[in-house]
Amino acid sequence: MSRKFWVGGNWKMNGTKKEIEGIVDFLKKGPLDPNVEVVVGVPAVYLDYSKGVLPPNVAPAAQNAYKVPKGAFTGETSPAMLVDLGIDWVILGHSERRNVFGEPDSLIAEKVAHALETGLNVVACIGEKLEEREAGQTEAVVYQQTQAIADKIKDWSKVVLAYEPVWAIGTGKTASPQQAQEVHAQLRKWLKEKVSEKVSNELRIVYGGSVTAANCKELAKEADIDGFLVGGASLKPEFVDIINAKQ
Ligand SMILES: O=C(CO)COP(=O)(O)O
Repeated sequence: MSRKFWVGGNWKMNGTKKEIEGIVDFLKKGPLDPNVEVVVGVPAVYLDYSKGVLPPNVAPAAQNAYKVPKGAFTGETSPAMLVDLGIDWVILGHSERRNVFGEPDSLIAEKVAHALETGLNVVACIGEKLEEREAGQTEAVVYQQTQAIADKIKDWSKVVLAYEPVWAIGTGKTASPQQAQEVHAQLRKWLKEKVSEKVSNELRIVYGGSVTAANCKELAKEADIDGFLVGGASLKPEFVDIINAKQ
């Protein structure tokens, strides 16, 4: 049971060609721990450009993709288009997609299933809001979000599950290592019961929410934290320290 440590940067709607050059510079300089799989979530318009300039040990990911290959869906990007560009990863179900753009569990699950069918690797994001945590509903919420995906897919080998408590995203309020570990461990138990022991053992569950160079090492020590999905800090040179959190 060895789960390769996985660190993703999610640039969100940030960056210019010039800023991407700066990010590429610090990623090239690294050095990046060769035992870590590194992915960066790039705005769709910069995917092709980024793929051309990123070092080979950093894979670009789309931040969203629709649930069908093509058609009359103005403004959308399909997994088939990503494959055409040579992109291997897509982030789906991010809390900003859920809460700013109103994507429900059912749509996210359809997107995950279609992206996997098209051959992409998927970062599937889940996480509770502050009021849900305060009401003691954290587990129920993340189980429901994961169940919607489990209902639609069989093969989890190309999925990374990102637990991102909404109250910790962009707030500077990180979940403590114990808080994150507790949810990850509960998710693993749930996967064992509802999906399979194999998936429970092999699925990488990564944590996201105000991860920084200062807090990543403590989080990375937890048994069920297999990496990170990093927002703000992935735009800065400290992202290299986060990639190297296990060193
Ligand atoms: O949403 C996130 C990553 O997807 C986390 O963002 P921050 O690291 O900026 O809190």
